[in-house]
Amino acid sequence: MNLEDLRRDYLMAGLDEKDLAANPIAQFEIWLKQAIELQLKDPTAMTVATVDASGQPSQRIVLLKHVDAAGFVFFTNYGSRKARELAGNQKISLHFPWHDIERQVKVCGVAEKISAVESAKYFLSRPKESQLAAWASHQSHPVSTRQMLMQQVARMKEKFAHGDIPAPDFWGGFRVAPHEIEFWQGGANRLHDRFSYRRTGEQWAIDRLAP
Ligand SMILES: Cc1cc2nc3c(=O)[nH]c(=O)nc-3n(C[C@H](O)[C@H](O)[C@H](O)COP(=O)(O)O)c2cc1C
Ligand SMILES: Cc1ncc(COP(=O)(O)O)c(C=O)c1O
Repeated sequence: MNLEDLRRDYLMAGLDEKDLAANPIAQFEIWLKQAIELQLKDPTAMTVATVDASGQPSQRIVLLKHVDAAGFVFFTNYGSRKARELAGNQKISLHFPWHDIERQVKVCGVAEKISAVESAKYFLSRPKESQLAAWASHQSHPVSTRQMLMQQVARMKEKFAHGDIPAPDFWGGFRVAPHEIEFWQGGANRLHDRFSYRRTGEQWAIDRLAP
């Protein structure tokens, strides 16, 4: 398979420092809103990179569920590989790959569990079938067959047949407090525009980076 000629040029737009918000969260909200309004598929999907004790990185996609000055929030199983890696090393990187608008955003920061109350509030807003799936899935651990998984779902459905399904204590959110956020806009001939915000106390410093 020859992949060498698979490429395209990025011609949609440029990015200038004068167009950037002073605060990267405000800038992120502008770009995320545009990604949603332009009906990108999975606009909130982000790749999350964590590292294990040996320094081996691993990644997976999760959905961003909240963002504000305090950081970026996603939800997962606290026994999952990502959560176990974060327990040993809170350093994390997030990546939004908005191909259709020739943009990407990278976030580096530190992840912390949110409160059980906050997690329960989000859990209760989810569709019931997804709540049952969270109860049934020992995320990231081997499961012998799909049938075993479905049996576990059926057991949970029976157990929680009446009333609200409570949030499992092994499931909840992480908030990523960022210290670096980069905005990338594709440019012609690989001469892209990149701006990196770095936290300097209460303020943010902005550097244009070479593409
Ligand atoms: C579009 C998309 C969204 C996903 N959203 C989540 C999510 O919000 N939370 C989650 O735990 N897993 C989500 N997943 C599944 C994860 O990618 C991953 O398989 C799972 O969290 C286990 O990862 P780990 O074993 O590295 O911990 C999503 C997958 C895709 C493709
Ligand atoms: C395992 C898992 N957990 C959580 C989510 C996030 O879904 P929701 O928007 O229902 O919270 C997803 C989305 O794909 C997922 O696959």
